[in-house]
This record gives sequence, structure tokens and C-alpha cells, in this order.
Amino acid sequence: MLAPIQTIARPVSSILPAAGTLAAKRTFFAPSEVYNKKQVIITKKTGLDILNDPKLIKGSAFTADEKDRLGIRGLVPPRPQSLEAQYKRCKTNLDKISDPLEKFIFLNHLQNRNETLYYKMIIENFVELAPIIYTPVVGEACQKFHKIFTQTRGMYFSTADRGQMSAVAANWPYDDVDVIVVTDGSRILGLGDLGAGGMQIPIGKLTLYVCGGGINPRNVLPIVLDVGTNNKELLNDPLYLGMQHPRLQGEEFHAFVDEWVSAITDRFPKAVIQFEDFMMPNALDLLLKYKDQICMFNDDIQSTGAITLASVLATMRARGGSFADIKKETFLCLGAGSSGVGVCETIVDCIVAEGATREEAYAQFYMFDHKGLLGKGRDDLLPSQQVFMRKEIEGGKTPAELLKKIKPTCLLGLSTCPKLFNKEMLSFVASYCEKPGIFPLSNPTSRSECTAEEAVEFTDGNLIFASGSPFDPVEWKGKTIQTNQCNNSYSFPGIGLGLVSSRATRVPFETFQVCARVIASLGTPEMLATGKIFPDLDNLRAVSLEVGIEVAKMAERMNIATQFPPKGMDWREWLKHNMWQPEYPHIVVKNL
Ligand SMILES: NC(=O)C1=CN([C@@H]2O[C@H](COP(=O)(O)OP(=O)(O)OC[C@H]3O[C@@H](n4cnc5c(N)ncnc54)[C@H](OP(=O)(O)O)[C@@H]3O)[C@@H](O)[C@H]2O)C=CC1
Ligand SMILES: CC(=O)C(=O)O
Ligand SMILES: [Mg+2]
Repeated sequence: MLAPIQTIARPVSSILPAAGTLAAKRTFFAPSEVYNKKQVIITKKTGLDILNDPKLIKGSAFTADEKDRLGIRGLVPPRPQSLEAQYKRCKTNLDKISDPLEKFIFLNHLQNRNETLYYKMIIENFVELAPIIYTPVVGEACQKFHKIFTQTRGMYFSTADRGQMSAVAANWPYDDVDVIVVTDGSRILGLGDLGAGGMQIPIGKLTLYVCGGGINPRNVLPIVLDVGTNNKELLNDPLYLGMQHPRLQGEEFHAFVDEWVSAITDRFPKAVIQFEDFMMPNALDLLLKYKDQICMFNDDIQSTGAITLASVLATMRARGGSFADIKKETFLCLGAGSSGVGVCETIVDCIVAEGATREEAYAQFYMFDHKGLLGKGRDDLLPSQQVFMRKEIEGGKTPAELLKKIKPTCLLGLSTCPKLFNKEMLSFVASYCEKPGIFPLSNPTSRSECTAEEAVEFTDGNLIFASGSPFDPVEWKGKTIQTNQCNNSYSFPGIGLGLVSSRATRVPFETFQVCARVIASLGTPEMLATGKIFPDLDNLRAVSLEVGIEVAKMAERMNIATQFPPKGMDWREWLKHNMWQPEYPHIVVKNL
């Protein structure tokens, strides 16, 4: 059960523009597929074409009437079975597999065979299967993409398609696309450049959009921009599936992405575009270039910022304080890449909303990269990093050298380097701070800055723990200390639901502030007392609904919404209504 949203000290609406006269702007759009209580698909396909389409197939669940109407009588077993019975058979077979990558491959095949059954499987077993289709196992699947590949999914735009991207975009067979997740595979989790193998990340993220955010799976599109790879092993591997040349850089890279953005927004003007796992500085440069032009955001920079801010705000609550206490925190952040900078900027935005100046807010941060502190004398920093520079301290000093001076109350790990949160650091922080925030956020598990066991042992159980990849709760001195997953998978599905339901034209920075405050308010006092700061992953749909409602309302207040609840419905009802459920559709055959 979720706690009701608490009233927040300073409502985010106060930092947003006042709503205009919205009534005049309402454009009640025509009833669409999701508007029907029963999902209906109209197709011209019949016979084997239906059985070979993962969006249409029902396998043994076709009724006698459907078998006749769709021309498949005799092509499937005679006794109709329910989706429930199919699910049970499939889960029994999945449970026989012990190797995580083999489970991934089984689920991958299921998705390519029968999408409805696949999404039902994930929704019903979210906590168990999210680590398979998402971090950590998806990381291994990306590394081995060219070795385990059997069937294509999504779209690839490569250097061979330059000058023809509109024609390539036209090849996608569905006109309605609500959400696109796109990567160039240059920084996949903390695993580096995996080239075209990065495709599993957009596929996994979109599964979370469907299962966690209720986005219609028929309207999602995973995309790889194949601009080459600098991964030497892949460049020399005869099985590699991507373009075997070095990555485009600089102007050539930007011209490539510009052409793609133009082609894709012409073809799918309603789509929300999530940029994912682009390396620095491209990740930030692309965000800054497109954020005011199209409906896009960068997941690693912005939705990671939202969920990490939520974790920090919820930590304030777990200590018995309020969101405003964030102004008293001291943050030590290991990692100054796209996520490190994005997370810290999102926290700065919140501190400013709580009444501090931007300078005061930046002064609460100590940021490190592999050369040490971003401090005096560092002339190698990007503008996005320079704002976090500590001009009063020599650049390059190590966290260990500065720990006693800075006395951080919150540790952020976005470094891709395992074990950086060591015993010395963790035990010191726990010696003066009540419930320090210990957030090793690097993925997959092998890159985590510490494990949950290490964090609990070295802090003697005095902590709030949230990690990028999942860790089990830890038994400590007769108590169970709860762990949390601070991953953007908690934030982007709800953000997407709100943006799609309101057909927002842009994704303003307020989106991520709204999202963070909603999620930070969801923990009950009982949960917070055990170290649990937000609901478990199996409540993700409920979390996404709350986030989505507030994001849609924000879009309305900011005059960027172009779609509104039909007469008689409020945003809550509208979003609930829009959330896709894993049920077989009614199929109608028409010569289109
Ligand atoms: N939990 C979540 O939801 C999310 C987690 N992440 C994870 O965060 C990690 C970082 O992602 P991202 O920022 O995009 O990656 P980047 O490659 O852009 O940045 C990595 C940063 O870590 C720094 N670094 C490397 N070694 C050390 C070290 N020993 N000490 C301190 N800093 C170090 C790098 O410094 P330098 O440039 O000097 O080498 C760089 O600033 C990844 O593992 C990713 O999976 C990302 C998004 C979401
Ligand atoms: C979670 C995520 O987006 C990442 O690790 O890159
Ligand atoms: Mg990512």
C-alpha cells in the first residue's frame, strides 16, 4: 500500500509559471485504441502472418470464432486456453533455467514470439525478472549481443544511412509511436563502448515503460544510432553486427544526429524521445541542443537526477526532518560524467527551490573524477563540471585526503569503479552523521561502489542505502536493514506516462523536480524506520501513476500540454484509463 502524498514544504507549482486560461486550448482528441475499454487491433493480416506477429499472436488462446475469422483453424492446437494457463506453463519452463543470461535469452525469445505473454510474465514477476531484463544481466547481454543474437527488434540508423534517414524511418511499420529510447552504445551502463550491442538497453528500458508505466507496447520504438565503435574487440570480431569503423566525432557526429532527429520527428511527431547511454560530452551537448526544440530528455542526466534527488529527500524524512533540510547536506560525489553532473545539478535545482542561492547550493558539493577533486588548478574541465569546482582547494586531492575536512553526509557513487566506498570512508561518515545517505549508483552490480553488506557492516547499520543495481536486505545485529534501488527505472516510466498522456511538447527541468518530490513522499513512517525510502519495484505501476499525474498537471500549468482528459474525467482517471494491461486484444481483419 502506498502512503498518501504528503504536502510538501514548498510546492513545486510555486516555481512554475502560473496556468493560463486552459479551457480554451483544450483539444479533445479522437477516441484511439487505448480509449476503448477492450483493446482492439485492426489488421489486414490473416493466417500465418498473424501467427508470426508477436503483437497479434495468441498461440493456444485463439477462440474457435477467431480461428475461423483469422484463417488459422488447424494451424494452432484445437483446445483454446487462457492467457493465465499459458503464463503458468511458460513460468514453469522459465523456472527450470538457472543461468541468468539463459533466462534473459528465454525472455528475449518470448518477447519476439508473443508480446502479451512476455509483458504479463514481467509484470507478474517484476522484482524477480527486472534484474534479468534490466541491470545487471542486460549488461552481459549487451556485451554478448553479437553472440546471442537471433532475431531483430527495433531500428538501426547507421553511417551507411546518411542522407537517407527519412526513407529508413519510413520503414517502421507502425505510425503511432509514443516513446522512443535511443542510444549510440558509446557508454553502456558502466561497461563502456559496446557499439550496436547497446540495443538491449533501449529494449530493456521500453519493457520498463510498458510494465512499469503502462505505455502501450505497440507504440514503443527502440533505436540504435550506429556511428561506429571504438571498442577494439568489436572492431575485430567477425560476428559483430554493427559498423566496423571508428566512431564519428565532432561535427560529423552532430550532423548525423541532426539528420536522425529531423527524420524521426517528421515521421513520429508525437513521440517522447529518451536519449540513453551517450558518452560525455555528447550526452550533455545533445540535451542542450534539442531540449527546447523537441519533446526529449536524457535519462542518465535527468531521470537519474530525479530518482537520486528523491532518495536524498526521502533520507531527510527518514532522519525525522523535512525536504528543506537538504540545504544542510554535504555531498561527496565520485564521478563527474554525464550522470554525476546531472544528478548534482538536479539536487542543486532542489536546494535553490528550497530557498538557497545557486552559489550556496554548489558550495554543498565536492565532486571527484579519476584525477581527484574538481578544484583549484584544474584546467581540464568541461563547463558543466566547472560550476562544481572548489576553487579554495587544490584540484586532484583524493577523497581520502579530504574526508575529515569535508565531513560529507551523503555519498554519491557514479564513477563506474567498484569498491571506491571503502571501510575508512563508510565508517568515518557514520561516526558523526545520523543515517548518512550511502548511494553507490554505478551499474551493473560489478561496478557498484560498494555492496549492501559492506555498507551496513562498515557503518554499523547507521545508514540509508540505495544502489543503482539491486541488493538484498541485510541482516545486522538481529535487525533487517532494508535496501533500496535508486535507479532511473523508478522515475522515467511515470515521467513518460505523464508526458504521453498530456502529449507535452517539451520536457522542462521542472519535470524531474516534480517526479523526485512525488517519489520522496511515498514512503510511510513505518517503511522509513526500516531504511526503506520508497516502495518496492513491484509497486512501480502505482508509483508511475502518481508521478505521471503530477507531470501531466505540470505540463498543463506550463502550457505545454496539447491533450487533456476527456470531459468528465480528471488526470488520475485519464492516466489510469491509458495504462496498458497485459490482455489479448480483439483482432479485426479489414482490407485497409
Ligand atoms: N542508478 C542509475 O539509475 C544510473 C546509474 N548510472 C551509472 O553511473 C555510472 C557513471 O555513468 P556516467 O556518468 O554516464 O559515465 P561517464 O563515463 O560519463 O562518467 C564516469 C565518471 O566517473 C569518473 N571516474 C572514473 N574513475 C574514477 C575514480 N576512481 N574516482 C572518481 N571518479 C572516477 C570519470 O572520470 P574521468 O572522466 O576523469 O575518467 C567520469 O567523470 C555508470 O556505471 C552508470 O551505469 C548512470 C545512469 C543511471
Ligand atoms: C540505469 C542507467 O540508465 C545506467 O546505468 O546507465
Ligand atoms: Mg543509462
